[in-house]
Amino acid sequence: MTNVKHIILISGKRKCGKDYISEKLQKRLGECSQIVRISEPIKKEWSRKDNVGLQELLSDGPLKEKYRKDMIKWGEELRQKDYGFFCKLAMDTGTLRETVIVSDIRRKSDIKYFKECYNGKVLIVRITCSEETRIKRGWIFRHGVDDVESECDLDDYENWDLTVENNGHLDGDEIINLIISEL
Ligand SMILES: Nc1ncnc2c1ncn2[C@@H]1O[C@H](COP(=O)(O)OP(=O)(O)OP(=O)(O)O)[C@@H](O)[C@H]1O
Repeated sequence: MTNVKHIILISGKRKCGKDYISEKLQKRLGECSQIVRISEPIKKEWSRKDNVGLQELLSDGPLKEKYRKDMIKWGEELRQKDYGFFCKLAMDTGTLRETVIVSDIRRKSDIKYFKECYNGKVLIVRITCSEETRIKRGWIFRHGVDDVESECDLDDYENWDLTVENNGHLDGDEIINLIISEL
């Protein structure tokens, strides 16, 4: 934990480009940075439980969508007992690098956890995007996914350090410049 200088929390609606921006940012920052996904321990556990390939769940493919609803429900049960449960597990990767990009912040409680643990080091970024663009990127509204806490809890959050639009107006590199200038 002591190595960490910055924790960049990335949030946004499905298919707004959280993964895309996080990966570009990590490449730009290089070896002193890493991506952490809160959903990864959930998917690891799920793949063990249900005998699904982990890569299928981690990638942007159809199986991720097939299992998303059930994974949300199951994760919710564990989270009710300990709001930081998955944040803690996700960060438990051995020695952490100087900059950690958490690419899938979905709840106020995720932000609370990181602010409590990494006071003063946290940059909270909201990626915005029109529905039209999200649809072009493959988003289809799903009950039980798009209208539940995991997708909507941060809709009314107001304390973003930075809000950037990923609609094609700015190219990915310009978005990365904006994020880096906030560090
Ligand atoms: N600025 C961009 N330029 C080109 N393609 C983009 C851009 N942003 C996102 N994409 C593409 O849109 C698709 C969805 O993006 P991505 O997977 O990063 O979204 P996400 O917010 O992580 O979605 P989810 O919440 O479903 O995990 C991907 O195929 C990605 O490559």
